[in-house]
Amino acid sequence: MESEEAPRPLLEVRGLTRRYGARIGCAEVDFDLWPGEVMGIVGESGSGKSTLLGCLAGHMAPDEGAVIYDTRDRGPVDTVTMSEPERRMLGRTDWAFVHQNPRDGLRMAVSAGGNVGERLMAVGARHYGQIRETATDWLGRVEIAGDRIDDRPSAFSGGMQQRLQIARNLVTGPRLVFMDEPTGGLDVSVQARLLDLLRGLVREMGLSAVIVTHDLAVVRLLADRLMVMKSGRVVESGLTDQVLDDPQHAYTQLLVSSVLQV
Ligand SMILES: Nc1ncnc2c1ncn2[C@@H]1O[C@H](COP(=O)(O)OP(=O)(O)OP(=O)(O)O)[C@@H](O)[C@H]1O
Repeated sequence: MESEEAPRPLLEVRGLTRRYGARIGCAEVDFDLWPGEVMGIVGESGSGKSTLLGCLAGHMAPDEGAVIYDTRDRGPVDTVTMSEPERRMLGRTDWAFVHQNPRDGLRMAVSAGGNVGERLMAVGARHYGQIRETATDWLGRVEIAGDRIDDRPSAFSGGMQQRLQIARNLVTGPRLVFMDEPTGGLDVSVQARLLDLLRGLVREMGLSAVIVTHDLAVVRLLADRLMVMKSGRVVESGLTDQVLDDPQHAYTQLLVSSVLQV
């Protein structure tokens, strides 16, 4: 008898649609995300990337569709219809969300160590010494010197703030990370370093991720698969290298030839 369960996607997205009045935010989006896989979502401004990410992460209710997540304890559950407390709990434990602007993902009046430690406490850690030790370890993993642990994020550069936001998000060992333009607004050299760091962490931790970006260099480096959005719909999807090297849809061809890149 076969005792092992068949592998199944971590996330199954079906017919996801969100309108703003008569305007389409995103429409009929379908995809599976497998454990350890990174999905990139690209498209020009207004193509529906943020709307889709918001619906996936439970920040926004879709009008139609399902976002089925393979929970640790109950197996696949539609997060669209789950209760708000349940969704919040997922957001604190199994899921993480990295905002484009670190200010949206950090508590600016709390020390760097506090920003990381607070997340551990939210999932039940109580031992002060251990929390500080783990926080120090995580600051090191995102290349922030241990002697900055008591500094507030407002004293950090943009790149450091973003790395701190990543540490705060990953310290609890999530399985799925949503990222909204994680390198947006940073200098090119800072972006490269951050991308390297993210790639290392994603691989090391075997993370699954959904990354929204308009920067094709970001998906080239981080994403296994790619979805290209236009006017709220997915117009092309596939393995990242395949889509970027041999785009089939005219819109993707424009994107790749950088005509549409912002
Ligand atoms: N709060 C809102 N009210 C009305 N329409 C909205 C709202 N938010 C987004 N839209 C519309 O939904 C569509 C998709 O927008 P969305 O912000 O998801 O795109 P995007 O690809 O993330 O763009 P950007 O890269 O500029 O953030 C656009 O037509 C936009 O005008």
